[in-house]
Amino acid sequence: MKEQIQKRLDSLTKPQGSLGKLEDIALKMGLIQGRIPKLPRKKAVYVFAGDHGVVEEDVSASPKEVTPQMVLNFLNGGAAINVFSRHTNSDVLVVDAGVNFYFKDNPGLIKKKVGYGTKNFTKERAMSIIEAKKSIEYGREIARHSIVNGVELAAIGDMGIGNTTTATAIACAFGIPLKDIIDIGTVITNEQLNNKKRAVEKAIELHKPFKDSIDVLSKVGSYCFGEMAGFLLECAENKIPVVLDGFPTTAAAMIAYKINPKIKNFIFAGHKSLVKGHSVILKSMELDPILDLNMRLGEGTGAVLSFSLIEAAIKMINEMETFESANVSKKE
Ligand SMILES: O=C(O)c1ccc[n+]([C@@H]2O[C@H](COP(=O)([O-])O)[C@@H](O)[C@H]2O)c1
Ligand SMILES: Cc1cc2nc[nH]c2cc1C
Repeated sequence: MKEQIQKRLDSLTKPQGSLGKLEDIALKMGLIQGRIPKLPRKKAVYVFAGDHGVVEEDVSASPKEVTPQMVLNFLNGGAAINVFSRHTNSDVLVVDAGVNFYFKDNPGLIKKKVGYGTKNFTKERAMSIIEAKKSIEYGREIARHSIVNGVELAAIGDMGIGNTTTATAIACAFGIPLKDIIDIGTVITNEQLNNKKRAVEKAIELHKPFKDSIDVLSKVGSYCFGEMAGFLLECAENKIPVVLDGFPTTAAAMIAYKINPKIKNFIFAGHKSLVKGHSVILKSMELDPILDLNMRLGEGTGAVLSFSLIEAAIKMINEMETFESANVSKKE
C-alpha cells in the first residue's frame, strides 16, 4: 500500500516531495485508511475536562472554578474551540471525565465522570488503580460511540486547571528529565513555577518506581488523561485517525503509547505548543507537529485547525493531475 500511495504522490504535477509535510500527511492517512485516502465524512473534537488535586499547591494562574466555567462556555459555543470547530466544520463534544461540579444534561456533554477531581498527588495517589482502569475504559466507550456515529477524523482537546502540572508529572514518570520539560502552561509567577517544579519532584520521589501506564495514571495522572488515553487506544484499534493538541493531550498519548506503541501510526500531532516540553514528548513518540503557531491554549484548538491541512493533503492526492494526464514532461 505504501508503494502505491507513494507512486501516486510522485506521479502528480509537482517536483517529487515538494509538498513536504502535506505529502507525509496524505501518505499516513492513506496507510490508515488502506487506500488512496478519502476525505473524512464527519469530524469531531472531544474536549476532556477534569480537575486536579495538585492545584492545592498553587501551580496555576487561574482558580479551579475555571474548569467547570469553561465547560459551560464550550457547551454555549463561546470558546476558541467552538469558533475553530465551526471554521473547520467539526462537531464539539465535551467530556466530563472528572470535573468537581455537577452538570445538568446537555446534548453536547458526554457524562463520563470517574470522580469529582483527583487527589493531590504530592501527598497520595491521584486515584485508585480501579479508577485508573475505569478511566481508560470510559475513554474507550466514548471512542466506540464516536465510531458508531460515523466520526472519521477525531481530535482530542483538554480542559482543566492544573493540566500542565499533571502532564509534566506523567512525562517525568515515564523517564523524561524534569529539566527538559518544566515550563509555564498558562502564564504564572516565578513562585508558582517553583511550586510546580517542587510538586512534580515531590510526586516522583513519593511514587517511584513506576511500573506501567496504569501505575503512572493512578499515581500522578488524572481522570481526563486516562479517558484521553483510552480514547486513543480504541480509535487506533479501529483505524480511526486522531489528532493531538498541545502538551496535556500529548502526555495523555504517552500513557496510551506505553500500552501500545503502534498507536502512533494512527495519531497526528496537530501543532507544536509553546510549552517547551511538548516537542520533547512528541519526539519520544516520533511524532512531527503539523502547525507551529505559538499557541498554548489547549481545548483542542491546534488540533482542529490542523484538520484543514489534513483535508488539503487528501484533496491534493485526489484532485491533482498527473504528469501523464496533464501532459507535463518529466526527464526519463
Ligand atoms: O495545549 C497546551 O499546550 C496548553 C499549554 C498551557 C495551558 N493549556 C491549557 O491551560 C489549562 C491548564 O493550565 P495550567 O497552567 O493550569 O496547567 C488547561 O485547561 C489547558 O488546556 C494548554
Ligand atoms: C479562560 C481559560 C480558558 C482555557 N482554555 C483552556 N485552558 C484555559 C484556561 C483559562 C484560564
